[in-house]
Amino acid sequence: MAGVLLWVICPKENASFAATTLFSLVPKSGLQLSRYPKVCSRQKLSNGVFAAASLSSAVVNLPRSSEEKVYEVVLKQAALVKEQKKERALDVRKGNDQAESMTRGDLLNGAYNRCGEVCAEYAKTFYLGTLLMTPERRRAVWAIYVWCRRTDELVDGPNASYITPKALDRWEQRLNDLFEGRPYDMYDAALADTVSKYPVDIQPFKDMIEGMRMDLKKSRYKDFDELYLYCYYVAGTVGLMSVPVMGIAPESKASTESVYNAALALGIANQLTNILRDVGEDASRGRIYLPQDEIAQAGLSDEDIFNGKVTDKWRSFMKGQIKRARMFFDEAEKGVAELNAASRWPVWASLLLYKQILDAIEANDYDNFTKRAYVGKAKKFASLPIAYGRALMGVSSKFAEPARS
Ligand SMILES: CC(C)=CCC/C(C)=C/CC/C(C)=C/CC/C(C)=C/[C@@H]1[C@@H](COP(=O)(O)OP(=O)(O)O)[C@]1(C)CC/C=C(\C)CC/C=C(\C)CCC=C(C)C
Ligand SMILES: [Mn+2]
Repeated sequence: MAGVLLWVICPKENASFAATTLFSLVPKSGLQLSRYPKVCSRQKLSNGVFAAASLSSAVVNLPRSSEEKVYEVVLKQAALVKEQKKERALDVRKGNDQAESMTRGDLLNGAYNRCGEVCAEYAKTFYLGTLLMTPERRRAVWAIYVWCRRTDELVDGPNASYITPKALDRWEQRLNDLFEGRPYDMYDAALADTVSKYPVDIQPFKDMIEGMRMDLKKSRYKDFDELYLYCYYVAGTVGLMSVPVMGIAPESKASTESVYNAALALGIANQLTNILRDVGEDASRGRIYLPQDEIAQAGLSDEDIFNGKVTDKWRSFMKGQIKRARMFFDEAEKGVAELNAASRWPVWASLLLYKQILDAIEANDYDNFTKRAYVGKAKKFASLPIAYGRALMGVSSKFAEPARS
């Protein structure tokens, strides 16, 4: 097995710093690694000099964390965008008979318009935000939205109790078909057209379906690593699907990967917030998404959650969870400014609105068992001009990395 072995040699007192630095740099380095860094027990080499860390793709057999696995999808999607090498697969675009392609064009417009209507019905504020985008981008985002909504409805909607893993397999087969230009219905046709025009990879879509499978078979999460993977599946994927359509500002100096990382962070932040808002509701369905090890460390148990009593232990536990969700929002904020100007507003609007749910949980004195944290109309309304102002502010320099080609 081929591999690289990297040693950092440094004075003893810097050993743990060097190891930590390796850990944090290597997953982001873009190297195609089959294994990630491992800190070796320090070995004395000569007087006072120690090997602090080693990275080996061949020698070390470490299980990868969810963050590392997800980062590979980020790199893949970013590479696709950079290369813009997407094949245009849709048959609709190949029509040589003019009359026929006009009819298909009308059908396609109708399909996109219907996606817009669904979007307006389920997510009014977001729909309004999309009206600022160019017509091409706007309708592509609607098509993605509708596919996501339909996927979520399979496990969350009125027919959820009839959904089996087999049904999800069939949904995935439909996804494969539409990516190959064989849409099943009008909504699929709109998405098929979108993925033929924008460098959108199929992986995040498949991963969202995987998240739905996870929801069917799992009702507890051992630790944050497991929860992170679930959040990526059901929400981080949305960020990865939308950025190729929303586009990165031509003047942005940020690396494509960093923008995708921010998009991923927004999905994770939204889903963590969703989980914190819905603790009581989920518990009533026998579900606890919060990490089991952290619940235990806080001196709490599943029973406490089912009983739904707000205690000091619960408050302090929730403070930690809210803090983590805010960290993901902070990470996401750095990336919004790098998006195309017309796409920033809906993203800022959804970010600010969702983030305020965390404030609402605090305002409810952490009672997410019996009170639903929500953002009132006045606050929602006030967020829109703030979002617009931030969208106008443009590209941030916080994120500058080597310029994209
Ligand atoms: C501009 C914008 C927000 C674009 C995204 C549009 C889009 C395609 C949305 C799809 C959302 C959807 C239906 C996902 C299905 C799974 C799901 C329901 C996830 C939860 C959403 C909240 O929905 P809700 O509160 O209704 O939840 P319930 O079903 O009622 O429980 C999620 C919590 C996740 C949604 C995730 C996002 C909106 C991520 C958005 C990220 C970006 C658009 C990337 C922005 C780019 C940068 C650089 C920051
Ligand atoms: Mn849902």
